[in-house]
Amino acid sequence: SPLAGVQVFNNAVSAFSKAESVVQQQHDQISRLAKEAPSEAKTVEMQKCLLAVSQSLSGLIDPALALGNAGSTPLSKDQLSYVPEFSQSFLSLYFNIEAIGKIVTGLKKDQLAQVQPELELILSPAVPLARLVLAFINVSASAHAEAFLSVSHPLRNIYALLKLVVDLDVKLGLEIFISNPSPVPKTSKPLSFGILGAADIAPAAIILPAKSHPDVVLQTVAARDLAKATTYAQKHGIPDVAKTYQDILDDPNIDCVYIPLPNGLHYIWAQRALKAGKHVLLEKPSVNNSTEAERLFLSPAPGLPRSPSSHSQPVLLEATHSLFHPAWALFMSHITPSAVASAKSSLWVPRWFFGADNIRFNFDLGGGALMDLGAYTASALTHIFDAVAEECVSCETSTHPGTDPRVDRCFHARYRFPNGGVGEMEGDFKAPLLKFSPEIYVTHKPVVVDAAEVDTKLRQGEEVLRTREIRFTNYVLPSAFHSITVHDQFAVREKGASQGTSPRKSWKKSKTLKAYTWRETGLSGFDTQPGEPHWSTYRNQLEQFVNKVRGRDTPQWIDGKDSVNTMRMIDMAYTAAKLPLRPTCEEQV
Ligand SMILES: NC(=O)C1=CN([C@@H]2O[C@H](COP(=O)(O)OP(=O)(O)OC[C@H]3O[C@@H](n4cnc5c(N)ncnc54)[C@H](OP(=O)(O)O)[C@@H]3O)[C@@H](O)[C@H]2O)C=CC1
Ligand SMILES: O=C1OC[C@@H](O)[C@H](O)[C@H]1O
Repeated sequence: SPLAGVQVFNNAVSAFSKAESVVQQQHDQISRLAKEAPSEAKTVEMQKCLLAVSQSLSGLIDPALALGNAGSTPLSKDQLSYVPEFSQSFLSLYFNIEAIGKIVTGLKKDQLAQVQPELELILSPAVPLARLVLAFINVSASAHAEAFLSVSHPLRNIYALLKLVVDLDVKLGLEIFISNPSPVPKTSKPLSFGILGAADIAPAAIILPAKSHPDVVLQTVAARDLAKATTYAQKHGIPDVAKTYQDILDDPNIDCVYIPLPNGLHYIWAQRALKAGKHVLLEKPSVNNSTEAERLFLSPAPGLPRSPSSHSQPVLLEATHSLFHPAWALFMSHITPSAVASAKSSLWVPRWFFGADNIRFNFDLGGGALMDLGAYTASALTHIFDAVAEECVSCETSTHPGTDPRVDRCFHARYRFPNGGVGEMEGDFKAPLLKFSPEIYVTHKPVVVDAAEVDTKLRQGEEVLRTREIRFTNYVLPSAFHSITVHDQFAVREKGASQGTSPRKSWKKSKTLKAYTWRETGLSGFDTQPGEPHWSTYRNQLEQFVNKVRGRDTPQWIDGKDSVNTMRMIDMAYTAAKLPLRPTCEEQV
């Protein structure tokens, strides 16, 4: 919790220093063992060493998570003086993990097989742990961030080793670690934003992105408790505090509001904000169900007053931030929606993230894994198929012990789409550590492609068919790291030949792509879009939101129909799972 304050830094320094010395000792022991002739005793010893390292890394999870959550906690002068020492133990730990990985993967195949599970336990948490530390350092000790960046070297190798051991393919960009862009000077009349609720997500989603947007000032926040809002405002450098959410809506100097309330309150507060003429950035999932979505997005209340800075009706956007990152556009440019045969989107949250008292387990507040994680997995499917599903064929869910039986902890849903393709999605609030990265996997039916594009000469009456598979790793937070792997299989055959006919010629082509900026996508129409490699999904989202409010082009946009489609997918899944839909708000604004 951010309220745990700076203590978290002290805990982390001591935990990393302890882990460093254990891992150093085990590394020495493992190097010695690797030189010995193979024997059962050697294997057992090696397993023990690897487990000791793994145990040490497990001990880092809590302190590192606390660091990651502490966000912008300022460090005292005294603490800052320990940062170089901290960077030493952090880096030494990672160089030793890398070295252990190299030694063990260098063993003969049969010996490696015997210690592989233990090795996975070391390599898999290494990257997420590093990310948490870097997130903290970037914000709270940014002057020292450079020193920590040398970790990118062992991390790249750790990824390569993971690929070798568990066939997990991730392409890493160094720039990913700079998540705290410098503040920029503001325009003469920037858009003034207010936040409804002192929510956990707001620093990442709006407070930090606003600092580097010249046309945005984060002016005010309200919480149900004034003291909480005041502390929050001080911590995040927000100039004003409003007594109530409604006070923000009544303030004529506020142009836009960000609504990070529990899902069950999204509909009513979005309606109130629109009525007050505010532009609305509304957290996902947009509302509680598709009835609310249709009312909110498809039948806007008539006669809404104009916002002072807008040229038309207020803007309303569901904050599906991941769809605003250049990587999403690059991924979609490799999809042919009409030819998608199957698509599966997954998203997991490690089990320690949310306790049973979290809003996500509260039915009345719109809780449930399908609501929360499903907002990403379902919207991804509707974009990939460019359609909403015709039917949810099946949906299995489970609940978390001691929580409301109407609230799903995890789900696995299958859909039929209008083109005959099959969509699948799964998510879990209580996933094991190793299931970390969100992923999308898409297969296509064969499509005819231009022979010149694939550098092939055709004979009379022939055509080239391409059958494509794509995997997008970390589609939810691609700014942290991502990879898009495209596998194409080509076949030259007689036009119209039946599927079983052998091709005259066939070949395969694979590529792994990434895009942290619009320029890197190489896509036309996006080249004038600003962006830095370290821009988060939220920063990219804010850019487009402001463009829309200002009446400028928005090359990347999610309209109300998309949000309605997502809620239709979620409703269908709940119905198939025989769980009730979250309640519809009947209050009139
Ligand atoms: N885009 C993204 O990446 C993410 C989006 N989200 C979305 O943001 C929203 C908030 O999530 P998160 O920040 O994790 O949640 P929090 O619990 O931290 O924030 C919810 C906010 O709602 C306010 N609130 C108002 N009424 C209630 C009530 N009856 N019970 C509880 N809280 C209430 C809280 O109050 P107060 O007024 O007291 O401050 C609190 O600040 C959700 O819709 C979630 O799906 C969440 C995480 C990531
Ligand atoms: O990005 C996210 O990941 C975890 C979720 O629970 C959260 O609400 C979501 O937006």
